[in-house]
Amino acid sequence: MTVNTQPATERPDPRAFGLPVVEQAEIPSELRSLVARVHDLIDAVANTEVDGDTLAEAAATVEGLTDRLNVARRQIGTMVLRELPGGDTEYGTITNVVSGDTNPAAPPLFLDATEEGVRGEVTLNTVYQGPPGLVHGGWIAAMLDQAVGSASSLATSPGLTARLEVDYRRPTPLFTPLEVVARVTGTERRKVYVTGEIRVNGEVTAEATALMVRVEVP
Ligand SMILES: CCCCCCCCCCCCCCCC(=O)SCCNC(=O)CCNC(=O)[C@H](O)C(C)(C)COP(=O)(O)OP(=O)(O)OC[C@H]1O[C@@H](n2cnc3c(N)ncnc32)[C@H](O)[C@@H]1OP(=O)(O)O
Repeated sequence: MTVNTQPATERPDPRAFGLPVVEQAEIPSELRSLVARVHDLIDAVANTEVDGDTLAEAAATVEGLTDRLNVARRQIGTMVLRELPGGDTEYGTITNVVSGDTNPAAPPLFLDATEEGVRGEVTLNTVYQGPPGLVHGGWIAAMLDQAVGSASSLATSPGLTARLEVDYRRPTPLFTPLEVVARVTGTERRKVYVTGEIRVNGEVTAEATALMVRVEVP
């Protein structure tokens, strides 16, 4: 269906209510590299079987690094402005646990605008494991929440998830490319109805229906 899409210029600017904004292109390549290294570190720590001396040395090294990085911290709520293919733009929190550019704990799942709504691809490692070899159901819901939120925000204006229902149809595997999609199916006043799917090789493993409520920005 066709949704009343707002031009990006009419979207609320987070700076108007005190939130710092970083343009995606301004994120230093050194920070992107650090985020990727720490993402791999989390996986290594979760799976290592090295000896105690090596573990103690690693802990001391990581503690020292943490202290050095904490000397200068971002303001909570810092937003990142992303240019999407097709010329649209989107704001998101820079540490978003699913898509945040600077969050090493994020998969990360980056979603692009499509004719239908949004679409992204991601492959998850054992950090996101629930049952053996499979993605945790909470992370499946988190990725679908992100996708329906992004589809709703792009098609209308930013909102919060009021309701999210997930049907887990098939096990969702680790180490396999996942396709995540979402699209708006209807709107009513501030309510935005959205559906989303996760697919593996074209087969749906999980699907969601959601209600987003557009928020009034002060
Ligand atoms: C500019 C800078 C920002 C940019 C940013 C861009 C971000 C771009 C990417 C985003 C990607 C993020 C993706 C992650 C998205 C989350 O994870 S959001 C976090 C999780 N959700 C929350 O914390 C929400 C918590 N809940 C609330 O704050 C409030 O309940 C809500 C949802 C805002 C609604 O409260 P409200 O504004 O007072 O609205 P209210 O008048 O109660 O209801 C409005 C309508 O919705 C209906 N409704 C409300 N709740 C429900 C419900 N649970 N079931 C059914 N109907 C309901 C009401 O019946 C009413 O219907 P109508 O009367 O119009 O028919």
